[in-house]
Amino acid sequence: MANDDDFTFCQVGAPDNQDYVDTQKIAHDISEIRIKDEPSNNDGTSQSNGAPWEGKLGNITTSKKQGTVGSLSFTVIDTSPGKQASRTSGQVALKDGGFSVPTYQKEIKPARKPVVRAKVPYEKGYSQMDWLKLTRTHPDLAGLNGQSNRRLISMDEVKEHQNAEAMWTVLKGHVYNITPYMKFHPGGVDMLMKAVGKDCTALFNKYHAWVNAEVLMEKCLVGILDDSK
Ligand code: HEM
Repeated sequence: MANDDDFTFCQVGAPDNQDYVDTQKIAHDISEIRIKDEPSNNDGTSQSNGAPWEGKLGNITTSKKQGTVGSLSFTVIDTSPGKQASRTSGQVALKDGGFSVPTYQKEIKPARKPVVRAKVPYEKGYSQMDWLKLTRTHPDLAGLNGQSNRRLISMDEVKEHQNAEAMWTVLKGHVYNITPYMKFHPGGVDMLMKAVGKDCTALFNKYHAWVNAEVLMEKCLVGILDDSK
């Protein structure tokens, strides 16, 4: 085979030379472990008076704190951007030889006032299932009388339809006749009456942005809002 030469062999195991150190033997010789952070200079010598990054780096202020736990010593370098003295002071603390991680005060935003849910019990024969049945069986829920429901409708025309036979509303650029839906509305007739003769998109979204009105009200569509006027 032409690729027989592609194999690479390597030696696995301890190298047989003077640099090899018996780790078992070393473990016995250790009496103390000391973690020390002593950053070294470029020339490899250790620096005793502060880390090279201590002080100011652009707009990042750094500070160094040291402590010990038992025989361990450690260094904490705080490089939080735009650090202010009041924010960090006293927050890195050593207690009983222990060490607490800096805790920053959380900004507590005021919670948004929840919208109170006000579903009303439906009358017999006016459940959402009953509405679905009606939309499938009624020949002209929108009251189109043969007109297209793609017609452009002005806001003035919407305002004219505020009577018992036809109550129109605008929702997301679509004009609906909501008269047949009144008693089926889970939020109640009174609530839906607020939508009559106007654009109810904001109110709709306030109470239930998740409701799929396009499907629910499909058969009540009378036209598209002409917002050019
Ligand atoms: C064509 C327009 C609308 C449709 C198709 C519609 C449809 C619905 C539906 C399906 C629910 C039940 C939601 C659920 O169970 O999660 C509902 C509930 C409700 N709707 Fe509407 N709605 C319309 C307009 C409005 C408007 C304009 C208002 C306010 C003025 C309103 C106020 C409510 C309220 C308060 C509830 C009860 C919310 C709740 O569950 O706590 N709705 N509506």
